[in-house]
Amino acid sequence: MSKSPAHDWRDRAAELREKIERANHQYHVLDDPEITDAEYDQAIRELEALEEAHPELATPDSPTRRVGARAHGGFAEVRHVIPMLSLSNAFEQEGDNDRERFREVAEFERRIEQSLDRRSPVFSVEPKLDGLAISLRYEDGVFVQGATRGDGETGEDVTANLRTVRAIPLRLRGTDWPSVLEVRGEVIMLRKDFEAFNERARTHGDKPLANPRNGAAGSLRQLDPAITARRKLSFYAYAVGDVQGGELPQTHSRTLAKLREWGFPVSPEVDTAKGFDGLIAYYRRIGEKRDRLPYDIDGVVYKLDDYEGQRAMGFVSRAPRWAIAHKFPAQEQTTTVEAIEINIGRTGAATPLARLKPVQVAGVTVSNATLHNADQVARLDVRVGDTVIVRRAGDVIPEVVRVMPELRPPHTKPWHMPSHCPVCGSALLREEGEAAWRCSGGLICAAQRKEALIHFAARRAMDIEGIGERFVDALVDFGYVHTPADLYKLTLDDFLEMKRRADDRDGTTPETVKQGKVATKWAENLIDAIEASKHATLPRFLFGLGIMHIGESTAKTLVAWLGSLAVIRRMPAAVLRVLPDIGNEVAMSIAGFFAQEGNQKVVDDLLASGIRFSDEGHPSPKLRQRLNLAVLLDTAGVNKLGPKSTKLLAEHFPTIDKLIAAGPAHWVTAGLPSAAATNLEAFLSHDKNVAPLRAADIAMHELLDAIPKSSSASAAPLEGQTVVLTGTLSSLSRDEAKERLEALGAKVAGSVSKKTQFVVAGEAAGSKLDKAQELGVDVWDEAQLLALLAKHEGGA
Ligand SMILES: NC(=O)c1ccc[n+]([C@@H]2O[C@H](COP(=O)([O-])OP(=O)(O)OC[C@H]3O[C@@H](n4cnc5c(N)ncnc54)[C@H](O)[C@@H]3O)[C@@H](O)[C@H]2O)c1
Ligand SMILES: [Zn+2]
Repeated sequence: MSKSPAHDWRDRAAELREKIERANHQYHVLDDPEITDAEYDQAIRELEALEEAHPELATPDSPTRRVGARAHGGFAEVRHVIPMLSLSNAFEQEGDNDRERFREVAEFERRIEQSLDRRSPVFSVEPKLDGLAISLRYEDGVFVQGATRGDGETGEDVTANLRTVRAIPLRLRGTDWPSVLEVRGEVIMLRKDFEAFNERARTHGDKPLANPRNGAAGSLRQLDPAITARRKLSFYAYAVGDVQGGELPQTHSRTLAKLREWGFPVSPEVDTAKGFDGLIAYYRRIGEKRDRLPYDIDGVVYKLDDYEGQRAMGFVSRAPRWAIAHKFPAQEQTTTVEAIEINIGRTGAATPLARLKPVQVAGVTVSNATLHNADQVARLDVRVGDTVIVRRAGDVIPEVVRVMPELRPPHTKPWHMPSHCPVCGSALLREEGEAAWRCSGGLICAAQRKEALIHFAARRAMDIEGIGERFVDALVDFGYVHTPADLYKLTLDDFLEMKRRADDRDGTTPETVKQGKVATKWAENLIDAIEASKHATLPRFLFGLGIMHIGESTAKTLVAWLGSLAVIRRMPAAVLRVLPDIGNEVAMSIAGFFAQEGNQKVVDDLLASGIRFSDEGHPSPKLRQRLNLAVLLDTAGVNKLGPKSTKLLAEHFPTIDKLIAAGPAHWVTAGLPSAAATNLEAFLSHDKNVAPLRAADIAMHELLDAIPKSSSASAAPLEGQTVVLTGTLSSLSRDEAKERLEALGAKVAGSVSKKTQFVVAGEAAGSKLDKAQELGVDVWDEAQLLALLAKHEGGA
């Protein structure tokens, strides 16, 4: 209020100029804009309006009068023979009809009609590519120099970098080109190349590109052409500059056709249009296509087509009067972050998501944007309350591109990945070196239900044929199945009803059903397949549970060493990690899984449904050497208690209780350094430290007790025997026969030799049978094999 109005607008103009100058430098020189194009355009428009109202403000050096910015990126300078100008802009405004909504376009067209005294002139209409303007100079058909636009008068010599852009011809095709030809156009980065670049950057922890325009400009202005070559850039030509020693056609559109003949890519969207209505029709047509185009565009450009008319119209300070850029709604907008949540995908991947104050981006209301992963949130330092730039282009999910730190409110806190899944409450875990965090609640997490079922039924897991993606969708969507255990409760009627609803929903009800006939064979087959899966092997079952980090080979290791599900599910992580190839993380994942109440219930339900394993046995005697108090103390993380000390303690004190009962004086007598004894005593004085150690100790001793005392025949009745399978067996698959024989200790070989104990010959047995007879090896039929399996498996 103390300021006079005159002061107000002067201050405002100065403020705007400063803001625009800074934005120009960030954008044109550093290729790292801090504000959105929409905000920049808004500032320019406001300054233009002020300068129009107060002409004394409009100095020749005002940013409204100048093109781009003089860059100094360490390149040689190139003076443009003909200046490289900018374009005037037209934006959509409020209005009842097209002439009001697009009044800047209407004025543009009317001005040309009046100046040239011509009705409905013809325009070349083109997409406005969002990249970097460049000029390419050809002498005698050979590319000799390429430059950026710079401030319009002087650009940077980026010839070496441009040579690495495949779309730019190094030599012209045909013969009818002028001896000197300067072609202008836009270097761009296709969206797919931009996405691929960022995907890689995010997984490697590098800085991603803000948008394809910055990608193109930043890549082209690298001092090392090898870097430019690695970033995939594209190019489209849209104009000519200097021409000597030759003629061009009389219109712009025919010149573009010539450029195509000479080997330049010209956008396939380029067309011609007549009068205002033609321009607007093109604007709408490209607007509808915008999301599907392979590159970003920020509008369309209308250019009076004939060169004579162009010359007559001339130029204003920084742009031609015969052309205008008609801008689309911006692809980047500023808004604020109201919350940061995480979304759990079907496979359990946790993706941080910003809930935004709703904002229009490229014509669509955006209220969520992806933050990709925890590293990206940390890199951007996005916080609740922040003002951010969101970008939406094509059909990719809108993303947060950057934070505007100067607009950050006080008392914000950095964001951290929550420790538990918001859907099911299970722990979120992350593998070392991986960008993604995952929910560990595979079986009980509603977000992962479908994937869990598909995995459980998969060929390499429980092998339930016929449980495909479509059925799983319907089973889960209609609430028939929540966990794999529910599969075993389904009746024929459930399946028929489920299919009827799925067909209804998808509109795929077959004619026969409409006529009242119901096919049931498929459902009977499914029920049979589910029933058959009850005869399982333990590794397949463990793999099928979808425990994080448990692949087929880890599942086999668990069974080979621990023997039975009852043992495996009881073991704490400290014990599991003594098994080969099972590190801390995997051990925690397994123990964590079986400790979880929901998972316990699913496993109990599965067993209650009648699933049995043909290959359960005893814990391996080899565990004896590996299990002692030392391994438990090693994981406890007591300060100064190294492997030497823990080994020493384990030799003297077999259990935690004995260790505690002995006390520090005895530990030292046994040889423990007194500093370590002090630390251990302090550690063991906390109940929260002792309880898990004691539990692990008990589990470990139970496990040791369960190891058979003498490694008699029962452990592996077929140990040392080599068996060969040939032909088709009728009651079990060859894989199953192999697994069951191996579980009994046999080696199943692929070819017959003198060492082979016996060959099992099924239907249509081939050359292996001949070989067996030749060598005099025993030949068994399927019944004999089944009898053998029954005899030994029963005893295990
Ligand atoms: N975010 C920021 O901080 C910031 C700063 C400065 C400039 N900018 C952006 O740059 C714009 C101003 O830059 P400008 O002066 O280059 O204007 P402009 O980008 O709006 O228009 C001129 C440019 O359009 C390009 N173009 C694409 N297709 C074309 C075609 N078919 N025919 C002719 N030209 C075509 C050329 O590169 C040409 O130089 C602003 O509107 C803003 O969007 C943003
Ligand atoms: Zn979950």
